[in-house]
Amino acid sequence: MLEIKGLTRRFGDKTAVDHVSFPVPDGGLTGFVGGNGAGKTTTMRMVMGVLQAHDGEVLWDGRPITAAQRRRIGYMPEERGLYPKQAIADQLVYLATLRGMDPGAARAAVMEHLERFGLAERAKDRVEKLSLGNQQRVQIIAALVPQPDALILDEPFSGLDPTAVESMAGLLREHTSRGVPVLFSSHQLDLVDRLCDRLVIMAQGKVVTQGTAEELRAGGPVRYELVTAGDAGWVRDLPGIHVADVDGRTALLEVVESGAEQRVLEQALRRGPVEEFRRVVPRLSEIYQEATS
Ligand SMILES: Nc1ncnc2c1ncn2[C@@H]1O[C@H](COP(=O)(O)OP(=O)(O)OP(=O)(O)O)[C@@H](O)[C@H]1O
Repeated sequence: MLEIKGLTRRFGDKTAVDHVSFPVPDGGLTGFVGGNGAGKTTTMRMVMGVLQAHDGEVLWDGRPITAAQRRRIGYMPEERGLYPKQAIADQLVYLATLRGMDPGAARAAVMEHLERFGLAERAKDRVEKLSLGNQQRVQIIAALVPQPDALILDEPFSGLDPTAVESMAGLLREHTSRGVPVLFSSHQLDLVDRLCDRLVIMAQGKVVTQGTAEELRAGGPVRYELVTAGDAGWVRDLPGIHVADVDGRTALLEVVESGAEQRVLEQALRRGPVEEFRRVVPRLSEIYQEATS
């Protein structure tokens, strides 16, 4: 397991990453989210050792990570680093051999990945001839081909079309199912919500919340939606709840006092037919807004 413990980095008198700690469990997808400048890239760079930490450490199976272990991590940096003039397949094979792969095995794996991303026919094209989205696919393939022990991916989904997003998600799942820990940053909250086993939310250099999506949701407000046959404005007078919104026959309620939702339902039934009464699960975007505000 990969574990980040107390990582800290300053730039001048600004602390960009401030004692950041979180695990990246084996076989799980960990989503790393936070606004622009929150400190995600700086954290990932420290994990990879391309930027020195001023405090804290990166652990691999409970011990400080070694250079050899870091070389076994597939890293997709924020600054994409492909050679524009070289043919796509040759470049991917070359990069894989630098990571210790046998050239024959590397070429077979490269062709398989290009096929899956719909790029097999472009194998001999120079990288610069590809659209930005396709260059992004090639960059991702470069990180995945050597069957790394872990994956650290800085915004791997940005710029990908929906089909490529699904191919990419499927590929990452293949890596987690062989036990690999995967950390990726993203601004696409719905995607993170759908894909991730765990989430780490950062704001202004600090981790503001982390856990599984269920854990984060359980920590959010308990909300119910009530739809009645008549106007639902009467809910405003009930104790033990906060009325988040009333729109004609529909009311959105936040339970302040445990059990108050049962009284709401009783009252509603006394007043007439209840068309709907359901627990509203907060969306990740709401949890994110709350954690970072
Ligand atoms: N080399 C650097 N020199 C000075 N400041 C830096 C450097 N790298 C990052 N920073 C600052 O550190 C803070 C965190 O930046 P970082 O790139 O880690 O954020 P991020 O969460 O990845 O943002 P984004 O989502 O926009 O990529 C920002 O205020 C940024 O300006």
